[in-house]
Amino acid sequence: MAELRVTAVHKSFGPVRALRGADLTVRSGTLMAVLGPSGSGKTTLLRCIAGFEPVDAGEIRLDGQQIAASGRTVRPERRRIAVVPQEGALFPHLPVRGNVAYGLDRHSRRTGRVESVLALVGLAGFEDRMPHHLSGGQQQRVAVARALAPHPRVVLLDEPFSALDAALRTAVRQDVRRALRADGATAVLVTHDQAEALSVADEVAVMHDGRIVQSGPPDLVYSAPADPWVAGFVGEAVWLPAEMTGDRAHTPLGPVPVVATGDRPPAMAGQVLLRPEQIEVVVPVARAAVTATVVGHDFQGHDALLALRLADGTPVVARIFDPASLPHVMGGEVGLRVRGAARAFPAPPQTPQ
Ligand SMILES: Nc1ncnc2c1ncn2[C@@H]1O[C@H](COP(=O)(O)OP(=O)(O)OP(=O)(O)O)[C@@H](O)[C@H]1O
Repeated sequence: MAELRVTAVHKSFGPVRALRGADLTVRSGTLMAVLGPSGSGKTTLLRCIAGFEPVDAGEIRLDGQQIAASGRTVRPERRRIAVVPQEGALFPHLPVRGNVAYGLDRHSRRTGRVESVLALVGLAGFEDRMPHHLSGGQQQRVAVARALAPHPRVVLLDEPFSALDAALRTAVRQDVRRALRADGATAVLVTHDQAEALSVADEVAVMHDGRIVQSGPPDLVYSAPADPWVAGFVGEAVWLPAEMTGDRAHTPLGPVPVVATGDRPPAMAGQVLLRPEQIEVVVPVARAAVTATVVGHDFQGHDALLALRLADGTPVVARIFDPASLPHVMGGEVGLRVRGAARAFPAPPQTPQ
């Protein structure tokens, strides 16, 4: 398995600039999720790495060896990169064994590689099943086994779980992650689903308008987003206007400790970011310094988001983990307290009147 390095890659389709200087480093043996909204260039990046599209500028290297640059491209079949597409990847007329063994040399077939990769994805004993006798989740596991079988240098997965229903998706993606880890694979997973990216990947690269705007471990990207756009894309964001005194922000929720983001001095901040789970809802109201009115709620099963409005009109969202215990009736009053520290950002640009 190899280290993948994408440097300043540009790719246009006529007037559409799909990649505008994309940089990405995937360490050997790790799973990188490329997370971005529709049209941000994720699939184009994957296709350039696979060799299905030539790059206009920049370069791509695998373990130091250049595989793509302007005017130079190593053919896809010579890159030893495997691709797992969204769905429909299996040959319908071949049993599972034939699908997984496709492209393997005779030695690997004889030495049990098919059985071992099927075991890795939790499908030991499925060798003789036909694809149409498998569930959607099992078909995707076979597609991953087939990708791993010839020991590719990198595995690319393009929204591989998007066709699966919610309950199945969680189980399949955890199994696939385990299989990739157990096989020591270097892998890039493209997704627009932030929960998926944060839960499965070793590192997350956030893509916006053809560039990677931040990459790092999932917890860091969530807790220390590089800019307000990333903050809003990777999770629910609560923005509060703030005035700074040293490392404290004075906000409509009272004074809040602030941690600096990158090399930006907190004193420059005009707004701070909190996550909804940092807003503690306090009942009875008298025990909190700040009160708010409940104006809506979004029940999410294991927790709920409460939409709140402060007396001065500032909107706030709180995540509550025991929805049944709270009087989240519309129009009701609750108290609020802040847990932990906020992140400071410059004030948003004023829209002209
Ligand atoms: N072959 C092509 N010809 C013309 N334009 C293209 C082509 N492929 C991609 N594009 C354009 O490039 C931009 C990036 O597309 P891309 O599919 O890479 O984004 P994405 O992040 O994968 O989006 P999605 O999540 O919707 O698949 C879009 O504006 C898209 O319309």
